[in-house]
Amino acid sequence: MQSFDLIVIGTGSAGKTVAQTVREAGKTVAIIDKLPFGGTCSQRGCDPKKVLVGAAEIVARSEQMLDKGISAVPAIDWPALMAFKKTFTDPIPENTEKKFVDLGIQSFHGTATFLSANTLRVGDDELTAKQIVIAAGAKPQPLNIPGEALLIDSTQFLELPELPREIVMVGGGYIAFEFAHIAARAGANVTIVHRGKRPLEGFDADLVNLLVKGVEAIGIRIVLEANVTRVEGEPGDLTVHYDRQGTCESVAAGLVVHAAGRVADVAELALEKAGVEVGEKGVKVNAHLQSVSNPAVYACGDVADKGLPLTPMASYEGRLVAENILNSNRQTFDSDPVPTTVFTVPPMASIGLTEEQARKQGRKVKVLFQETKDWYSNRRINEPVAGFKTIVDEESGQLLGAHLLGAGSDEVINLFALAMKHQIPAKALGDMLFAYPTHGSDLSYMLPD
Ligand SMILES: Cc1cc2nc3c(=O)[nH]c(=O)nc-3n(C[C@H](O)[C@H](O)[C@H](O)COP(=O)(O)OP(=O)(O)OC[C@H]3O[C@@H](n4cnc5c(N)ncnc54)[C@H](O)[C@@H]3O)c2cc1C
Ligand SMILES: NC(=O)c1ccc[n+]([C@@H]2O[C@H](COP(=O)([O-])OP(=O)(O)OC[C@H]3O[C@@H](n4cnc5c(N)ncnc54)[C@H](O)[C@@H]3O)[C@@H](O)[C@H]2O)c1
Repeated sequence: MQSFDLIVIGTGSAGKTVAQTVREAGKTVAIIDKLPFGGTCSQRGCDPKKVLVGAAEIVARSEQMLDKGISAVPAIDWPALMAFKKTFTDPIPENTEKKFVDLGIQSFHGTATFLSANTLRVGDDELTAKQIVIAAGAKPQPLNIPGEALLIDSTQFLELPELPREIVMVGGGYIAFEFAHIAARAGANVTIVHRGKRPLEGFDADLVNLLVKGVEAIGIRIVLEANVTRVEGEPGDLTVHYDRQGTCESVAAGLVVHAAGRVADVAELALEKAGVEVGEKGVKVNAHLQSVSNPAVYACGDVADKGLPLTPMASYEGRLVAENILNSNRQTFDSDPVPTTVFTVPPMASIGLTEEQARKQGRKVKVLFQETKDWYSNRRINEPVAGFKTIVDEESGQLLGAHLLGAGSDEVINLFALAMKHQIPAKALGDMLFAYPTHGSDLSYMLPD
């Protein structure tokens, strides 16, 4: 049995933050991962995805400007793009592990399984520690439908050697919309089959409607209120069956992608042996991100039932857990509003309350909503869809939410995040002098006088 001050399960944004911070404070630390070190964001999520989005943006921008000074639309060379993507992802495991070695963190490769409240098995090794952090992330949620094994997940999509012509996305959230844009700009016909009344349910309904117009204009088909019931066929020649308001319909595809949500990756951890309670949304934690049922265990990132499953949140939670381990639970979870972007082309970004949420809370709000494709900054690039919505508290003048669609939204949303964190009144934000002409300089027109 090897003994440490701390064992961390998972080497992603959450796990590595905890391990490095606690080690730098002089504690003995072990870290475990069943996959190549580095986690989802850098190898199978945000970063490789955005490399592909970069190519899709070039195609989209050229199409928009065709006959407006641009004479041809470039084509995506998928294998070459994947090779470029690999220059980002391939070095991650070695670089991550080297950093651990340099810091004196002991690495273990394999699946961690609890044996008791503070012992674990990884392969032939048994490890024990005063504290254990579960930072095991999330995995695609099981669909429990016949033919489930015929679907590929987001990791496999990001590694496709070639892109089939007909693709179906099961689900209508972030992954479906981002991958649909990448695939469509690379020449595929894409259908999104989503069970809800509207896609991207967490986002502002008016902006989603605008985005959907743009999505459909580039030939992506969206089927709503459609519950996928079965997938059949052979790889490369598949049929997706779905139930749409009582009627059975189907669509053929060369590739079917799981984009139907992710759940905490806890199945292999044997949490019952450690007395760690887990609910539908992951490991149950208190405000210190400590297990509600085993004080030796903390959880952070996608695996924890707290905060949005996004990278900035995983890093924040990792820092918080490290602080609490080192300084006896002095920090409590108190996250600022987190900006988030769907990296469609153009992107849609959001922070804080939606109009619907603000009204449900009974707030007196001033809401500005406008389509902005005719604004100079969008007309200059012939952006086909763009808009914004801001929600300001009438009494305090503070921003409650901002929702943006169009080029630059993914960056401009960070200005709103800064204002909301530091409680800069909407009026003061609107009075700021921003460099012109930029998407940021549009901001003053997005806020009430
Ligand atoms: C396709 C995709 C695109 C995304 N794009 C964005 C984006 O643009 N922006 C954004 O903010 N977020 C994005 N996300 C979400 C983001 O990637 C996650 O929120 C973030 O990576 C979570 O970090 P984590 O440390 O909690 O988990 P992870 O990075 O998933 O790390 C968990 C690690 O634990 C390991 N593990 C699990 N169980 C065990 C076990 N029993 N034993 C040993 N090891 C184990 C796993 O192998 C994994 O490496 C995206 C996600 C996906 C899937
Ligand atoms: N840009 C980003 O920040 C980004 C990008 C990708 C993923 N992510 C993270 O990863 C998580 C998972 O992404 P996702 O797109 O898989 O999930 P999601 O939760 O965003 O969307 C999945 C959607 O699929 C629908 N669905 C579920 N089962 C279905 C079925 N059988 N048939 C049809 N529709 C079904 C759900 O109603 C849901 O709205 C996100 O919640 C997010 O936290 C973030």
